[in-house]
Amino acid sequence: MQGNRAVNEGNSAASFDDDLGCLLHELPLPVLVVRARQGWRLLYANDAARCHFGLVGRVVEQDLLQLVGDSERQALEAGASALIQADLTETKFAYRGGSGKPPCEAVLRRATWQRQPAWQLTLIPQQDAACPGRASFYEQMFNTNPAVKLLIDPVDGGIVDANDSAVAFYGYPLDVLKQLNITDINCMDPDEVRAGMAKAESCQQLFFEFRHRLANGEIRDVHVYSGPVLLNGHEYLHSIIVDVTDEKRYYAQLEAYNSLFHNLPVGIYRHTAGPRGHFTAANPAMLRIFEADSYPALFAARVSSFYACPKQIRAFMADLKRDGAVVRRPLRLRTMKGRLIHAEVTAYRQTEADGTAEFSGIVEDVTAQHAAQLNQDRLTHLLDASPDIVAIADAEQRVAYINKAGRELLGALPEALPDALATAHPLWACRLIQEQGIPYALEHGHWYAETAVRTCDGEIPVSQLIVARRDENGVLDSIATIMRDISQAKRYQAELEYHAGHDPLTGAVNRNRFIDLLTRERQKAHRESKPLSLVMFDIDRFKHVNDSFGHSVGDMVLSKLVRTCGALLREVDVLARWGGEEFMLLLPDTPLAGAVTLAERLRRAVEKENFSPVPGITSSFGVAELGPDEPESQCYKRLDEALYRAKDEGRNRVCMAESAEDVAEQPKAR
Ligand SMILES: Nc1nc2c(ncn2[C@@H]2O[C@H](COP(=O)(O)OP(=O)(O)OP(=O)(O)O)[C@@H](O)[C@H]2O)c(=O)[nH]1
Repeated sequence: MQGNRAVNEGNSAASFDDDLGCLLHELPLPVLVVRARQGWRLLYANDAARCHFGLVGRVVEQDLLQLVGDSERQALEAGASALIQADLTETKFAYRGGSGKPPCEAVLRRATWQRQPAWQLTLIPQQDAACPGRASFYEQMFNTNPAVKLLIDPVDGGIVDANDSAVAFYGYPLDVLKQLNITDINCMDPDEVRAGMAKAESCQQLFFEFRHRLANGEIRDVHVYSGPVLLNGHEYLHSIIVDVTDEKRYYAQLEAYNSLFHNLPVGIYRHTAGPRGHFTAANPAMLRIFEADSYPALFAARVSSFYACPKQIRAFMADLKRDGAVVRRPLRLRTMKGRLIHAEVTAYRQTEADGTAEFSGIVEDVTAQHAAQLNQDRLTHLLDASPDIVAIADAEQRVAYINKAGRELLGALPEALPDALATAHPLWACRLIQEQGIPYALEHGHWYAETAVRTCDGEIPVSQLIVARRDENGVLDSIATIMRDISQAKRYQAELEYHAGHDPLTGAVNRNRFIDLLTRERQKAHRESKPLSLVMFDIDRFKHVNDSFGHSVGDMVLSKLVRTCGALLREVDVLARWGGEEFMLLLPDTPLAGAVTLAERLRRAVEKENFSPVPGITSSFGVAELGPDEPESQCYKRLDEALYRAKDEGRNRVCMAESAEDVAEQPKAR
């Protein structure tokens, strides 16, 4: 290839084809290319021609006719006019060669040079055929050349000769190779091969890309430089074959890498070192990330101008001091439009042979991820500050997130939601969530109910919201839950309910609640055909207690009475303060006799109780069984009358009320 350069220097380097030059440069015959019909202005001269015509330096546009003697000029002009007038593609004429040069046969051919019509002039010394020196020179060059060379008969494509490099390359012995036709080793259609040979012979095309088959069957990509040579009076095609298989593979790979880098969404760069360091290579993603209008704009800017903080660049460069050390850092960068971005930069430093340092790396714009992460951090911060338990499970019901309150209350949960539910909730709540909550939320979006969670201190009631989220395709994406500890609210509610239904002094049920409970119990008794009895009682001469010991002692007596009586009652019995020092007992599933027995037991208990400082506290009782259809007001009246009787008969006693039937039968007072 160095030879090509020598040829190019004397011609138009930009327009001269390296491959053609390689071939023509080797020709021992002077070859010239001149502009057709334009006064023999030179376009090209090979080394042999330069030598023949004494050309030095740049030859393009020199007038050939000025360089030759009269007789040669006349010969050339005659040849040209023969070519033009007879409209030939080629003409041959005698050419003297000038002083000290052998007479030649000149071959003037129509040719194309850089897509323009041109004439190619080849001088063949006349004594060449008879000159064994020239032939042996050519042969020597053919055989000793390390390039793979074939000599081909342009008429039938037979391989006439091959040099040692060709024998080694194709893998056939020379004699076998010489038996072959060029179409035997060229993978292309034989007609196309022959058409190529014709073009090479007429110098229309001298460079070809072929695929050649070797003796071992392997197929190699080759570049073929082929052109006519005259040897011992015969014209042959002289072909130089260059194996470019590996090069092609390398370029294909390089192209693949290039397109990979070109299309990567991350920026890839190379930049020089130092305070004036600037980018020297970048892929399109770099332009996008740094909002640069063009490569020149990006390359013109100093690398340091892209760093938002000078301290960061110093620290980063210090980290990159060691050659080969790959450093990845999150950096705050500034685009060419002044926008601040978050980036992850991975870089390394390389020291060139001349000692200069360069940096290469990858820039990932993570601004969007950073913003998303920030949002997530803020959300996590908020959720962690919440006293509510917040947990999220993915579509596979694996717990993906649980906030601080949840972690503290429940400890580390197992990964799978069903297992986590079983751990977090008591069995009943777990069933409720699995059987109702999740299916309902999947169908309707969300489900809300009161459930409970298990803690080390036991079960706490929670209000629970379950939200099912679906993705854009309607497929379940996640299940989230928020649980709020409602134990406090529950306590308040219970307290409220208690106060609404109980007497604050004694803790006995109040009159309103009693009436409610009586209604409920009556229905139950009716349904189950069970008896229901009521007992009305009060403290004897309680006014005297108040008067003698004061109101607070009176209150104490009332409270103690409730405690004393309450202790003797069943769970289902209801003790109510009916008003003042009057009380009422509701005794489910109790006939009149049972109620009387209980009342008697209570009377004795009160009598025995120590109400210090008040001595001798007693109580009187009226007992009645509620008739199945008896109005409650009538039963109260019966009780009142029975109690009155007990008082009347001397107090500290139990009196049965008149039966409901008897009362019903009495004629109504007018
Ligand atoms: N200390 C106190 N006294 C109450 C309360 N409610 C009612 N009393 C008093 O209870 C007394 C009831 O008196 P009376 O109805 O005359 O009945 P008594 O003195 O018990 O006489 P008998 O029932 O006939 O034995 C009144 O003096 C009321 O002021 C209360 O909550 N606390």
